[in-house]
Amino acid sequence: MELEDVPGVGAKTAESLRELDDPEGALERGDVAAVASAPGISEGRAARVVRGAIRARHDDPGGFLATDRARELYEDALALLTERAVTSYGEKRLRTLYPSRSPDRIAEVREFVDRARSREVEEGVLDALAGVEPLAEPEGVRVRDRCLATTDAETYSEAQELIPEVSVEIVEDARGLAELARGYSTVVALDEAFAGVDVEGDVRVEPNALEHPAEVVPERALAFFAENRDRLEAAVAVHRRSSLNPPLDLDTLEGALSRLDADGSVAGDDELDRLTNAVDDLDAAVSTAESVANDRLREAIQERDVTIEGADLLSLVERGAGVDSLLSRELADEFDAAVGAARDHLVDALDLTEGEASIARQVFADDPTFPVEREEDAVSRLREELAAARDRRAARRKRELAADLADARGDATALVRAALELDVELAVARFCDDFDCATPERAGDGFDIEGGRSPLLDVPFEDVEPVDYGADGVALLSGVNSGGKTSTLDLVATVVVLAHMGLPVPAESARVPEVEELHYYAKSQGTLDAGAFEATLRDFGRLATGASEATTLVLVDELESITEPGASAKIIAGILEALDDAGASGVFVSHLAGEIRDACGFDVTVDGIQAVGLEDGELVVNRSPVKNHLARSTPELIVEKLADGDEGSDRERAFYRRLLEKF
Ligand SMILES: Nc1ncnc2c1ncn2[C@@H]1O[C@H](COP(=O)(O)OP(=O)(O)OP(=O)(O)O)[C@@H](O)[C@H]1O
Repeated sequence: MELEDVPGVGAKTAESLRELDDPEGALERGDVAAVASAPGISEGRAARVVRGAIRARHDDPGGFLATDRARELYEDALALLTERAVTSYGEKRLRTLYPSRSPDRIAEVREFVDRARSREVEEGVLDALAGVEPLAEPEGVRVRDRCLATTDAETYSEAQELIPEVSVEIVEDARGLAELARGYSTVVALDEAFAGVDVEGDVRVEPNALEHPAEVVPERALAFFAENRDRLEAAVAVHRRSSLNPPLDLDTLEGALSRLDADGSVAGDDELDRLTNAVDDLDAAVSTAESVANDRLREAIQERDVTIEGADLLSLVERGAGVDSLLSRELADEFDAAVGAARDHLVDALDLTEGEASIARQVFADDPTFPVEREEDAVSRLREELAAARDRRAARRKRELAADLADARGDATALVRAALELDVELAVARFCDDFDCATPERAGDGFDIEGGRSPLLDVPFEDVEPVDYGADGVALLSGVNSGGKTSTLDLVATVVVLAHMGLPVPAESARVPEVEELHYYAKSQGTLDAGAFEATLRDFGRLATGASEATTLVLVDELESITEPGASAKIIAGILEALDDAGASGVFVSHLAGEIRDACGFDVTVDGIQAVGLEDGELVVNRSPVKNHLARSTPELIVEKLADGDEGSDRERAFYRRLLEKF
């Protein structure tokens, strides 16, 4: 599929999407997070683009949510799903669920839901999910001790593109290589022609290097895994606590990750640690060794009485000999012992091997001096030797670890994706459990809901009273104030929207019609001005005359409030007649149900939410509408209560009875 073929993707968006590694794959997977990482594409837009791609795949023209209130309700239902996701990826991915006209799409989501609800997870999986995020590409990996060299301009650009982590240099000849080798620890020559050249330094002729970038820059794989270590460890934990089948061996991945430091260097290698510490501690250890020797020597000198014959002293002074000669003559053994102790200290403190120890011993010379001092040349030699061994070992371990990890990159990505998908599945599964959802049947013209409980009510879900309601064709819904008429419309709309999203619905059972458009009109806030009234009428004009030719479900809340009560009843009756003619289904909530029925040219069904009585001044309501029953209004109930009650005088009660007769 061409990107431009996706509904809502113009040339500019397509250009942004092409900046992604695999835009088609991201759309195919519904990976909103990846799409949103394209330049200039917000998360909301990414979700729309992905939904567009799904629609294109299922040949779904869209437009199910035909009114503002229908869209609002979808957003509210979606929020109940997204708030159950742990990861921000899961949240975004859930936004790709939308009410669709396409049976294929609905079947696809239903399959997903079945899978989601059958997942077995252990405790702690949600905690583990909290650490999972899509893998990130490490930025700015630069390797400065290596360079690539070529004589060829084309190879030069290719190398720059394939291995941006190292410098690429143009050279004329072997002399150029030799010059580079003085500035870099390793030079990788890319031209065959250099084979066999003899230049000093670490110059490797590797004409195939560009085919194996990971070998030239093991840092690339290491930086990727180091950057993503926490996410990968979290994804491993998610797999361990769920029935997900991991794409790689979890122990092996964890083992490799434990050998990696946060900065991409190799951790947990004793020999490398020994060499690193030896280089770092060298100066301090030499100083301590000097002190060890000098303390011993000082002590020995203090304890000794040196007797020297006059002739000897004279000869020493005449030769200009210093106290050193005296030391070697009189305290040779003590000096040897002191230097020996210094050498032993150095070897022990730095934990040196036999070979290293032989250089370390040269740090303290055999010739007696006081105070004993280090031989700087020997210290430098030891430092160079240790540092070179450290670097060799680090490079080798890096290459080995990178080789292990580079091949695991694809599987590691799949591991994280699977964990993120599990988050999406678990959010849906928990939504279904939290709201006791059942899979709806999609059949017939009307709808029928048993034990439906709206999760969008302003009361805690456990306090929501179950509602049974069904309607075929168009029906009027009457009822007392605050009886639950609007809530019933919300319930019907929620069930219909969720069912068309492919999701289970919050009811014991439900049958919904296969509709192409949901037109839900919320109660308007007060009487509309002439212009707004006209616009609303036009809406209904289009709807009632079937301009869209789609199968529709129409839910309307107190349309009478758009204009004066007298005119309203007539207008609503006319609209109902036209919808009935067009074979549409719908429910109109109204306080004027009786008047509308009287004005209607056909036998419109009137259902009613009944008050079963008044308790402490509060209405007690049966939330399930009674079929074919015009509910009595709240004022009527109150007048009846006053007429039947024993408060007030007989004349007052007679007055209430008179009022009651008016109903
Ligand atoms: N099924 C239910 N279970 C529990 N409480 C409910 C239920 N339905 C409605 N309610 C409560 O009743 C309140 C009023 O409901 P709603 O607004 O739907 O009534 P209404 O009949 O449309 O009122 P009005 O005639 O004033 O427009 C809700 O805010 C909710 O608190």
